[in-house]
Amino acid sequence: MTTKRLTFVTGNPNKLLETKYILSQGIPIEIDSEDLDIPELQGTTQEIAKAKCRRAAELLGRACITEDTALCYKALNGLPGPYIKHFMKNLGHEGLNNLLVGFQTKEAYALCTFAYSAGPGAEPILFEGCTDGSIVPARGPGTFGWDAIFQPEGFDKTYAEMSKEEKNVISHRFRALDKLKAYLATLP
Ligand SMILES: O=c1nc[nH]c2c1ncn2[C@H]1C[C@H](O)[C@@H](COP(=O)(O)OP(=O)(O)OP(=O)(O)O)O1
Ligand SMILES: [Mg+2]
Repeated sequence: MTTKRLTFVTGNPNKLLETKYILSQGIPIEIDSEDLDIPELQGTTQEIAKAKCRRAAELLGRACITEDTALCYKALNGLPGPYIKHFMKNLGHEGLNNLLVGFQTKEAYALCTFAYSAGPGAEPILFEGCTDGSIVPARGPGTFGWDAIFQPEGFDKTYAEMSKEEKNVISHRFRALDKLKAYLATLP
């Protein structure tokens, strides 16, 4: 099998690292990246993901993938969801915990949506991965987003306390990439 090349349009170096690591475990593929400034619309995660990928392929002029991560609180009917970046920036880990004061359930799920477009004008295809867990007071390094406050179900560690080998076989991103990998393998 020849090595495929694909551009990941993202401004997030941690996403890129994890994606390269996870994909390197599976199929022969080389990922390069472009940090293009693409507006993210309001709407459902799926609408946001498709619009971002459509625009990325137009700007790039060739096939690409993009990714959107949502953190969805069950008590808040799925919010902050795709708007987690702004919540995180303005509230921090403590504020993200405080949003749940007064609610019984601290359950949440991390949702990763990869989008693939074959090129300008080609409708993006979505690949979703979800990991259930709960929101906890921060533990572990604050290196990557909300990793320190998300404890996946069945584990006593937060994402931030896990090694990359641990996180990258149970994460929302791993689960979405598993589906993307299977799709990429079918392309010529
Ligand atoms: O596994 C993760 N563990 C912890 N935090 C995470 C993870 N994955 C994304 N995140 C953070 C980054 C950003 O604050 C928000 C998603 O926003 P999102 O728009 O998808 O990412 P971004 O703007 O950083 O990069 P991009 O250029 O690909 O849109 O959640
Ligand atoms: Mg973004």
